[in-house]
Amino acid sequence: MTSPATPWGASPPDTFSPDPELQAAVTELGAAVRDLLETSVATTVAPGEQADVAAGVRELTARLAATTRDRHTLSALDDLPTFRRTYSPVSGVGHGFAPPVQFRREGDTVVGECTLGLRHEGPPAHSHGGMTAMLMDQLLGSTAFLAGRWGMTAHLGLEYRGAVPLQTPLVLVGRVADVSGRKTVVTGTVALAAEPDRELVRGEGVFVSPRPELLERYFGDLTTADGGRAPGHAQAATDGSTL
Ligand SMILES: CCCCCCCCCCCCCC(=O)SCCNC(=O)CCNC(=O)[C@H](O)C(C)(C)COP(=O)(O)OP(=O)(O)OC[C@H]1O[C@@H](n2cnc3c(N)ncnc32)[C@H](O)[C@@H]1OP(=O)(O)O
Repeated sequence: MTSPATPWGASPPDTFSPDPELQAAVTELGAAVRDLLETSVATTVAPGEQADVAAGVRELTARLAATTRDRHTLSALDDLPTFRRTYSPVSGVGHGFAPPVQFRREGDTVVGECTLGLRHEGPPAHSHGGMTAMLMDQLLGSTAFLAGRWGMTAHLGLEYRGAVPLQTPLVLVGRVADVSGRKTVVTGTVALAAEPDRELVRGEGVFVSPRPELLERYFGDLTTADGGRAPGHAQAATDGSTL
């Protein structure tokens, strides 16, 4: 596999060094919110207790709302060239909904492990099909990225061959099937970690590195956390054609 390349340039992950105190605090808050979300859909405590907790949560939310970023501002922990995304709803350690899944290269595949919770429930005791699609999208996109390709999801197809149980370790495996021009075709599977050869979900995605004018339209307004101009504007976007 070649080095990851994005429209924002290619840089090895270790050149980005976020504030460790902020990283630790965001990771801890993400974990705490994850526990809260999971427990909030599992709890059977009395209505009065739930109402009290809701009031307490609203107070905490007001404290966090004292300063916030808007959608055009990157988190101080995020880096576009290396695709560090702290608040991804699939892989972000700062996101309470995320399992979160961490992906790694293994030979010519990309592998991730996770366990879904009650907050991801669709049919009772099993994953929501949309949640599984989200896992698959991130798996396939990460597989393209870690193979040195970058693209937005142009097509995502899934076959649900078996229901995905909650609270059970899962293994996700992706591999690049084809590359041509700005297009990367990736396939992937979700299975039980205990039965990795029995596919529960099979997916295929087409990831396309957008043409420069689309990149400018989507990401041209981005700024970094300190108000600087984020990479990703028209002149950098032309790098996309080299993918
Ligand atoms: C360390 C960990 C790493 C983590 C990494 C994190 C990874 C992140 C993971 C995140 C995961 C989540 C990711 C997300 O959630 S991305 C969010 C969801 N996706 C979108 O919002 C994308 C919306 N669509 C678009 O913006 C445009 O349509 C795009 C940009 C996709 C293409 O518009 P553009 O104008 O630029 O393209 P083109 O028309 O010149 O076509 C170019 C080529 O592409 C081929 N084509 C186009 N469409 C399709 C299609 N549907 N099937 C098959 N092929 C298609 C086309 O035939 C042509 O091929 P060829 O004729 O040249 O052969």
